[in-house]
Formats: sequence, structure tokens, C-alpha cells
Amino acid sequence: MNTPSQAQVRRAIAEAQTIVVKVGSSSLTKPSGHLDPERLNALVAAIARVRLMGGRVVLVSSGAIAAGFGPLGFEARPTDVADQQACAAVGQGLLMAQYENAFARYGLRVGQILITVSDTIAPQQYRNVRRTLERLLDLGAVPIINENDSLASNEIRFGDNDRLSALIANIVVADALVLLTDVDALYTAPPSEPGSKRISYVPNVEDALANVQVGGTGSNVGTGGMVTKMEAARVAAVSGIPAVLTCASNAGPAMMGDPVGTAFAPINDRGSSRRLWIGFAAHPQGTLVADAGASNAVRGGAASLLAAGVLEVKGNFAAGDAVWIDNEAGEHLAKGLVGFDSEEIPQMLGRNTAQLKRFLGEEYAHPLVHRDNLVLV
Ligand SMILES: Nc1ncnc2c1ncn2[C@@H]1O[C@H](COP(=O)(O)OP(=O)(O)O)[C@@H](O)[C@H]1O
Ligand SMILES: N[C@@H](CCC(=O)OP(=O)(O)O)C(=O)O
Repeated sequence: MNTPSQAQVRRAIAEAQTIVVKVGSSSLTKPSGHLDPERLNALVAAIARVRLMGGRVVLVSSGAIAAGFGPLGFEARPTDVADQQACAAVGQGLLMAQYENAFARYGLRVGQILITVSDTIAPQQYRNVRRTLERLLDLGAVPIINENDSLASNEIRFGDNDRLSALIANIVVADALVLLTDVDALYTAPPSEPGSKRISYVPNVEDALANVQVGGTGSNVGTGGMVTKMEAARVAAVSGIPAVLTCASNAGPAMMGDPVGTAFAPINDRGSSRRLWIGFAAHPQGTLVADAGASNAVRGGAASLLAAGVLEVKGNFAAGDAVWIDNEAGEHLAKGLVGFDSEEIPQMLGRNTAQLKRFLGEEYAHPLVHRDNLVLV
């Protein structure tokens, strides 16, 4: 696709029907570990304006831990995981109570959704998340999403809401992603470094990653810093979704397409949300090893993976799970959703469609991975 101009990207954001807005902890809370109602109310006012003009907004809000540690008597954001989970349990309630009040002033309802990594991986849960979000939006509510910090174990956490917001933008097929933080834009280096310069437009985020020096969080409550925000902008760009990054006080102008913060151009056309999910979220549970012919066909991008071209199956998985498709050298060629359980596949290997039908029955005469469920890596 042709690289759009900054004005085109800003216009696309202004015209977005469905917007995912992500706001960081430092934009909603005070360093003492309490909510900052004034700043939260200002953000709600900006979102309500878009909502009342007919836009659909999904809010991914951090801040549970940062709003909970003060009321629980901690002087600073705790580092112990159980402490953090307890703070999140308290802070999430406070956060939602404040959002509910603030949105109610505009006659708007909010709906809380707490997500774990597995909800974006397992196909059934993914479909449930999607259906609930769509229904909330259809009913005019503002879904407010956070990671389920109190239940997620450390090993299987997103840990930051930046990447989660990009996945949510895919799930709801958003037209724009707005990343709100405590810095007004992306800089060529962390703003604390002398000489760092503000960047107002990133035509290709993958190229920019090589030229920008990104650092960790600048506050005592944020988590991912600019690294995870750039990753979120990259996932959005690759998914065909324009993004803008700026400070929370610029939320209104950012959503209106004004030239604030840093705009990121999409670098691909929009894919189907299902394919994007396979590409970004689905965790492969096993591997199908393709022979040379099947490897070429898969690499060509338009072919299904047939049992006749598969040499080996590895791992335990069920029909519908994601699997790697590797070549004989063990290189990953593609990721796909497999049509059969791992135990069913060995008897199918090397057989063409007619043989599968004759020896195993009609229900086996199908590709192992259909091309619609396959994404090249
Ligand atoms: N190249 C950069 N440009 C802008 N900010 C950067 C850069 N590298 C690191 N940062 C830091 O990232 C911080 C924002 O990330 P973070 O603290 O995680 O915010 P949030 O809580 O909003 O998610 C900024 O305050 C800034 O200090
Ligand atoms: N889920 C955590 C926040 C995680 C996170 O991404 O924080 P931030 O870097 O402030 O966006 C919470 O609500 O405290």
C-alpha cells in the first residue's frame, strides 16, 4: 500500500467510527497511590464528546494498582506480586466507581471487562470477548477494559495494557488506536535525555523502531514505558489501524484528528480480524512439518495445507487450536488453526483427498489447515 501523508492519517483518525483509547496509570492517579478524579473526569469528558457524536469508544484503562496502593497504606507502588494483586483488587473498584459517576453525567453507561492473556488466546474465549464487546458497543455503552491483575499469575500476564489495547483494537476491528500517556509525543530518545526531539509523524513504525531510542517508564506507577507503546503502535500499523500517541490532556484533540502527539500510519491494508488474531495472539500448541512441495505452496500464500504434504505431527492439540507449520529444516513458515485433533492426524499423513475419503471417511477429506485460517510468519 502507498504510504499516506500525515494529514491523511489524522483525517482517518478524525473519521474513525470505532476507537480504542488506552490510558496509562500516571494519567489517572497521583504519586501517593490515589485516583486523580480531575484528570479522570477530563478524559471522560473528551471520550463522552466523541461518543455523543456517534463514535464507538472502547477504553483500555490502567490504574488499578496505582489507585489501590494508597488506600491500602503503601507509600509507593509495591513490588511484591501478591501486594500488587491486592492493590489491583481495591483500585479496580475505585477506578470503576469514578468512571461510572463521570460517564453518568453524560447519560452514558460503562461496562467493565477484565481480561487475562488466555482470553485472547483460546478461540472460544476470544469469541466471547468479541461478542460481549460488540454487544456493549451496540447498546451504546463504553466498555472499560483492564487486565485481570488480581487473578493473572506473573508468568502469563500481559503486564502492560499497551499491547492488550492493540489486540483489543483488532478484536473490535477499530478504525483508530489512541495511546494516552504522561508524555506529549514520541521523542527520538527518552525526553529526559538532552537533545531528544519530538516526532509528530511516523510513516513506518518498523523503520522508526531502528532509529528511535525508546526507554522504560518515566513515572513511579507506569510499567511498560515507550517500548510497549511502540509495540502496540506496530501491531496496529501492521493490522491496518492508524494510531496516535500523546498525553492524556490531549485526548480530545487527538481523537478529533488535530496535529497533537505522534501519528503512526498503517503499513498494511486491513486484514480480517480472525487472521490478525492468528498472527498476533494465538499461541501454537504443536507443529505440522511440511514437505518441500507443501512448504512452497504454503509460502506462496494462497494454498491450504493438505495431509498429503505433511511429514510429521508434533505436540498435543485439539481441532481449532493454533499450530506452527514448519519446513523440514525446522523453520516456521506459517501459523494456522488446525482442523483435526493431534491424535487423528498420523493416519492422515501422506494421503491425498480421495484416499482420505476412501480409507477414513468423508469427514477426513479436508485440509489439515485451510488457507483462510493460515497466516505466513
Ligand atoms: N523515546 C521516547 N519518547 C517518549 N517517551 C519515552 C521515550 N522513551 C522512554 N519514554 C518514557 O516513557 C514514559 C511513558 O511510559 P509509561 O511510564 O509506561 O506510561 P503509562 O503509565 O502512560 O503507560 C514517558 O514518561 C517517558 O519517560
Ligand atoms: N493492569 C495494571 C496496569 C498495567 C499497565 O500497563 O500500566 P501502564 O504502563 O500505566 O499503562 C493496572 O491497572 O494497575
